Amino acid sequence: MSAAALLQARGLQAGLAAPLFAPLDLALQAGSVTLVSGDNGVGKSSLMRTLAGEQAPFAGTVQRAHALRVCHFSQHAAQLPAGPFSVADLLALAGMPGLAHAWVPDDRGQRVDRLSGGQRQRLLLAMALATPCDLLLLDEPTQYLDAASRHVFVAWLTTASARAGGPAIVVVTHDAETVESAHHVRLQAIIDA
Ligand SMILES: Nc1ncnc2c1ncn2[C@@H]1O[C@H](COP(=O)(O)OP(=O)(O)OP(=O)(O)O)[C@@H](O)[C@H]1O
Repeated sequence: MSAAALLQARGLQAGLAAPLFAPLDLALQAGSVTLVSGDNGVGKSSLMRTLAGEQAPFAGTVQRAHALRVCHFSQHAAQLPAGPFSVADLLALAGMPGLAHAWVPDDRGQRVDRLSGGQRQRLLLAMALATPCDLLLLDEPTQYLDAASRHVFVAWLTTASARAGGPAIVVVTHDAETVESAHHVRLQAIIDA
């Protein structure tokens, strides 16, 4: 593994029955921001699951630094099971009862399953961004967010990309082209001969 890489992928292809995209090489350093794009169905979420270690690679290798702490905010994170959980319950369960963020609803007694899709996405995203980790995987974090909230997220990412020693961040999004220091990866679909 190259010096200081938290995760290194070589010839990586994700997929269950068949490879979804052309082989990919990645070396994710602390403090780096990588933006992943590609057509619908090309395998962006599958790549994120594979980087997280939740799905085995179809081909190639993924090497993670010892004891790497991974936080994976998946595309369907906002679809929580229905139940009488309040915002305060959820924060307590996540070990961050005092989380202070503009995206945490003022009324912490509200049921999470009664928040709007965007409110829930913002709450869960605020929690993900506050989770101590070495590799932060964010899969379409800006879906459901209004323009102002997308702007807040992109500003956060811009700051994160300029900060040395933070987590390696990988984001599937169409909203962050303005993050100049980010590394861009566009997944290329496998074309059947
Ligand atoms: N659990 C699963 N079982 C079988 N096939 C799956 C599963 N999850 C995803 N796939 C298939 O893998 C392919 C890639 O899906 P994936 O969600 O990774 O793509 P994506 O690039 O994230 O798509 P989108 O832009 O629509 O979110 C799709 O053809 C999908 O049907």
